[in-house]
Order: sequence, then structure tokens, then C-alpha cells
Amino acid sequence: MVSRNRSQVKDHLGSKVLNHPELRNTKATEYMSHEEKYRYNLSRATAMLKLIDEEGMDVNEISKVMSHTVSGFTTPDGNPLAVHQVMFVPTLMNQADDDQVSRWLGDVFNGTIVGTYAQTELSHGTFVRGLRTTATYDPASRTFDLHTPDVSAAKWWPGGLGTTANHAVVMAQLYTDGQPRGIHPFMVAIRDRETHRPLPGITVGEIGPKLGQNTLNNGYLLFDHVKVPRENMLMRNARVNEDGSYTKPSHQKASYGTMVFTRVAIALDTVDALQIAATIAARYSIVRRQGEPRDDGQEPQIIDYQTQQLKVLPHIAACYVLRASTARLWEHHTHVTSEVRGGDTALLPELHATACCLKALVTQDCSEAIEALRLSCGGHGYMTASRLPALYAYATAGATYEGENTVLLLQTARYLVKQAGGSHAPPAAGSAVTYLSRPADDTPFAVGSPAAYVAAVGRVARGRVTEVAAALQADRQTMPEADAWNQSLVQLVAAALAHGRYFVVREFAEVVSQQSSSRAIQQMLQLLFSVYLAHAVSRAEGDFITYGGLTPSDIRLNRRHLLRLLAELRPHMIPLTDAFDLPDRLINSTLGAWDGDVYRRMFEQASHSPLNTDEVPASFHQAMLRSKL
Ligand SMILES: CCCCCCCCCCCCCCC/C=C/C(=O)SCCNC(=O)CCNC(=O)[C@H](O)C(C)(C)COP(=O)(O)OP(=O)(O)OC[C@H]1O[C@@H](n2cnc3c(N)ncnc32)[C@H](O)[C@@H]1OP(=O)(O)O
Ligand SMILES: Cc1cc2nc3c(=O)[nH]c(=O)nc-3n(C[C@H](O)[C@H](O)[C@H](O)COP(=O)(O)OP(=O)(O)OC[C@H]3O[C@@H](n4cnc5c(N)ncnc54)[C@H](O)[C@@H]3O)c2cc1C
Repeated sequence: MVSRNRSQVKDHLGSKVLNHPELRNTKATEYMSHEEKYRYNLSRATAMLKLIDEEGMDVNEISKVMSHTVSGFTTPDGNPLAVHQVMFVPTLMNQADDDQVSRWLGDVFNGTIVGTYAQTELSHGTFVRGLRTTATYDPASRTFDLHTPDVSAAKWWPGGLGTTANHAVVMAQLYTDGQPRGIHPFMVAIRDRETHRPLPGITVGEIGPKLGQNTLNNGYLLFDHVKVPRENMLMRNARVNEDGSYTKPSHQKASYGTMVFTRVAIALDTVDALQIAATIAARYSIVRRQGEPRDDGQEPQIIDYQTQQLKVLPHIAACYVLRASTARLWEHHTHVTSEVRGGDTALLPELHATACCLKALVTQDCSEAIEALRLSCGGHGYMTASRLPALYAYATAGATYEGENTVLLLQTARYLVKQAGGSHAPPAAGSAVTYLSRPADDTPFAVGSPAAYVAAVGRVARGRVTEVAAALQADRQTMPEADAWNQSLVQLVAAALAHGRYFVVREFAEVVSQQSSSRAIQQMLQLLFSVYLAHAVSRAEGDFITYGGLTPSDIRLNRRHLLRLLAELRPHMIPLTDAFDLPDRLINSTLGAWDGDVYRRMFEQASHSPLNTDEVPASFHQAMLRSKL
């Protein structure tokens, strides 16, 4: 099938999903039991999987229909097949060799094999090298013995593992010839394909309720000396031969490839959640009137309060800016992956550093923004039916899974300090870190000039990175490496975030400069960019004085400038959120529907409460009698 890019597929596939016979009729799930919710979300997830198969979708198309915009409609409580689709299948495609791909992929695509990605254990998530599930090769039987040494090494968290998957890619410590060889992926059958009962030696189940996404179906898994054929180690990178001899991968972290992909997907996808939240808050802020009536006799729309503008509008600008950089990262990942498959891993270190940094920056910004947008809707934002709590629960999970954000930022910082110290291979042309080896951009700061802001953001990144690199270097002379590193952790994280911010604003500067189809669009993009930049400065004023070359007077001017820009943006707020092109059924919020009929919708949703079915619910009398009141 011809590959179509993300924006081109939106309408075509969006309407296919919305009008699909098994998906178009939705039910409210708030009052369902855990089991009923799972059944509802699983049957819809299965229909989606069939649709993906029938349409022969490519990865860009799948990314669209699996995006939070669409999956909030298909699987509102979490997709029990998300990890199958987003991690299990890509792991097979990229880490299985050609024979293995042809052996398994037919069954994966016809739905006979449903998988998960089982890496995290009860006692180890972050420190992957510390995982304790073992896979010990026995040349006599040509099998691996998969074993969980004790309960703390139980796999814990994998999505879909609870009750859905019958296979798992298990990340385990490989032993051959009595030698530890590090973490490698193994394809393991965990449930019978016919009966779905756990196979011998396997203990598996669901881990229990969470802050959100309760039908992701996260599970636990233990192995009691389970025998797995040699051919089930994924062998595109490292190999174990029949006699037990071991061939190393071309890159030491080749087996971490799925994590890089998923970080890129999460960064892209969390912006979808922010777009939905921003649309809800924008629409509600127009409809909601409260306060002393003005000259026209009407109470003011809450968006006309300056404080409300600050709560809502910068996040609309962020949707545009973060969408551009995450989309670029997605394209870059596709390019680097094809290079890596061809044996060239030169671009991998920087891709890893950028994916870590953007996943962390975007999930942090988006979860903070969604919480601010929820608060901007006052009491009604606290209601489940506003959809804002679920959007927050989704975005904040992204700050933890696929690499806890602090830990990922430290990976980026490690790359940056090496670049700043010249101890890494020099960056390739077009690299995002060349600024570290060049003199600082001394464009003077001027309020109102986006180029001057971008230069200042660059000086902050450069200043943060070079300062912490120097501190680390000095500490290394006087203390062990681990202590020196620990001594600088907070500054390293700040440096990585500053680098991420610079990456994001440079990407958007390019988008603005390349936009040539319409003068009006370019002006609007410039306004959005100015809001984003002024807001970025206002959130980190200390950094901009310390490293960015701004004076206290610049800071004061920027504060006023930001508020003026917000007033300028305010009339465009609704068109800018309408442009996200989100139909009401995808937004699914009492507060965020297109017609603004908020109060009627709130009453309508209250009518679904089971406690309103009878005037006096039977449970009231039962509880009162039991407590003898
Ligand atoms: C088709 C689908 C489309 C989808 C569309 C959108 C839908 C999106 C929906 C999203 C739903 C997603 C559901 C998600 C479910 C969640 C799943 C999970 O959470 S799976 C588990 C994830 N776990 C982690 O991420 C663990 C985090 N920890 C690590 O990754 C590692 O432990 C570490 C990187 C922190 C450290 O690794 P370690 O081996 O200890 O390495 P060092 O720190 O010593 O570094 C050595 C060297 O290696 C380099 N390195 C590290 N990682 C990589 C990598 N991945 N790639 C390349 N290089 C790497 C590191 O930089 C060092 O380099 P050096 O040159 O030596 O400095
Ligand atoms: C909803 C959800 C779905 C998930 N799905 C899957 C899945 O499908 N498959 C799977 O394998 N896993 C999955 N996970 C697990 C997830 O990947 C881990 O929880 C995540 O990687 C964080 O690891 P951790 O829990 O060990 O956190 P910890 O590392 O224990 O983090 C706790 C604190 O310690 C700090 N910390 C830890 N190490 C360092 C360090 N070196 N330097 C500084 N600070 C440090 C962290 O910053 C954090 O503040 C899922 C998790 C969630 C929440």
C-alpha cells in the first residue's frame, strides 16, 4: 500500500473509525464494573485491530488510528491491545530475523498471536541492566531455560499481559557458556492458543487498579524453569548458535530499539491529549460567564479575565509548537531506523538522546498544561464527564512509562556533556548539538523579535550544558565517578530540559519560515510562536537572566509583552482550536462540545447515575439499618 503521511490520513481513517459498525455506537463506561469495562474496551480494541488489518495500514496510518485522539473514542479506559500494537509488533519487525518474521507474523496479523512487551520487574524498571529474569542456554536440548529467581523479579506492568496476551517478548538476562551476555529479547508463549489457559511453568495475572487507563490490562508474569526453543531468541541483532557460541549485536544497545520507537510515539501522542484538553478549556471559557455584569448587562465570559487567558492560551500555542517538533522527530526516527537496519548506527546515539529528551519534555509540559486547563474549568473540570481527569491520567502516565522522565533526561544530559567535552564522536551534519561547539549566538535580546528569543533560548541551553559539564569535570578529579554524577544530577536534568526547549523552538522557527502558502497563516504561526517564546521566558526567568543575556528590565518587558500577546491571541482562540478538527464524538466532553450547550449536557450525564434511578436507592436503607442510625 502506498505510504500516506499523518495529516493526509486523518479524515479518511478518522471517518472509517467513527462510522465503523462495531465502533460507532458508544456506551458510557463510568458506571461499569472493572470486568465490564475490560470487555467493552477489548471488543472495541479487537475491532480496531481488524480494521487496521483489513485496510492494510502502514505505520503512519496506524499511528493515526492508535493516537489518543482516536483511541479515546475507541477504548476510553485504555487499550488492552496497545502494547501489542505499539511495542510487540514493532519488536518482532525490528528485532526478529527474516526467518522468525516469516514464522510469526502471519499468526500475529491473523490475530492468533496476541503479544505484550514484558520488560519491567517488580524491583527493576529504570535500571534495565539490573533485570533478574534469566534465560540460560542449554546446547544439549537447544533450549533456553526461562526463570524468575524470586517474586521481586516477577514481570510487573506489561500492558495486555493481565488477561489478554498469549505471547510476550520477554527481556531477560542471557547466559551462554556460563557467561552473562546482557539483556536480550525472547518470544515466549504464555497462554494456550486454544484455551487461553496459562502454559505449564507460567504464573500470570492482572496487577489491579491504577490512576487511569484501567483497561490497559497491565499484568504480572513469573517463570518456573520454562523451556523455550533456541529459535525463539530474537536474532536480528545478537545470536546464540546451536553450540552455545554467542555473536554480539552491531550496537550494544540494539535490543533497546523498541523503547526508542515507543518514546517517539508517546511524545507525538501526548500532544493529541493536550489538543483535546485545550479545545475543551477554550470552548468552556467562552461559554462560561461569571462575575459583575459589564456595560452590556452581561456577566463577563471567563476568558476575558487576564488570569484565564494566561491559564489557557499559552497551552494552545504549545499544541502547535510541540506538534511540529514531535512530528519531525517521528520522521527522523523512520530515517535513522532504516539506516540502522542497513548496518549504519552512527545516528543512533543522537536519536536516543533526542527521543529521551522530547518524550520527557512533552509529557511533563502536557501533563502540567492539562492540569492547568482542568483547573481553568473550575468545579466542572473536576467531573469525569469533562474528560479532563482522564486526559491528565493519560498524559502523566507518559511521564513514567517508557523510561521515567528524570532518568531519560539524564541520558540526554550524558550525551550533551560528552559533546560539550569533545569526548563523543563529533555530531553529524544537521545535528541538534552543533551549537555546543560553536560560539554562543550573541543576537541581542529584543522583546518582540522571535529570532532574539530563539537565540536566548539557545544561550540558556548552551550555558546550562557547559556549566554542568565543567562542574562534573572538576568533581571527577576529586571523587569517584558515581559521586560526581550524583553531585550534579539536578543541574544535569535542567541542562537536558533546556536543550530540549531549544530543539523545540528551532524546529518551530523553521516551520514558520518555510510556511509560504498564505500570509495570514504565517502571521498566525508567528503570533503563536511569540506567545510560546514569551511564556517560556516567563516560566524560567532566572535562567534567562543567568545564562540567556536578559536583564531584569527585559524580564519586566517580557511579562507585559506576554499579556499583550495573549490579548491579541484571544479572538483567534476558537478558530485555532477548531483547526484541530476534533469532532464532538472524539472530544467526548460535557464542557467541550462544539455547540457550547454545557449545562444541558451536564444534566444529561447526571441522569445516568445509578443513584438517580430510584428516588431513594435501596442501598440507603440497607446502610442506615446496618449502622443502626
Ligand atoms: C505503530 C504504533 C504507532 C503508535 C502511535 C501512537 C500511540 C502511542 C500510544 C502509547 C501507548 C504506549 C504504551 C506504553 C506502555 C509502556 C511500556 C513500557 O514502559 S516498557 C518499559 C520501558 N522501560 C524503560 O524505558 C526503562 C528505562 N531505562 C533504560 O532505558 C535504560 O536502563 C537506560 C537507558 C536508562 C540505561 O541503560 P544502560 O544499559 O544502563 O546504559 P548506560 O546508561 O550505561 O548507557 C550506556 C550507553 O548506551 C547508550 N544507550 C542507552 N540506551 C540506548 C538506546 N535505547 N539506544 C541507543 N543508545 C543507548 C547510552 O547513551 C550510553 O552511551 P555512551 O556513548 O556510552 O554514553
Ligand atoms: C501505565 C503503565 C504502563 C506500563 N507498561 C509497561 C509495559 O507494557 N511493559 C513494561 O515492561 N513496563 C511497563 N511499565 C513500567 C514502566 O516502564 C516503569 O514503571 C518505568 O520505566 C519506571 O521505572 P520504575 O517503576 O522502576 O521507576 P523507579 O526507577 O523506581 O523510579 C522511582 C524514582 O527513582 C528515581 N530514579 C531511579 N533511578 C534513578 C537514577 N539512576 N538517577 C536518578 N533518579 C533515579 C526516578 O527518577 C523516580 O523519581 C508501565 C508503567 C506504567 C505506569
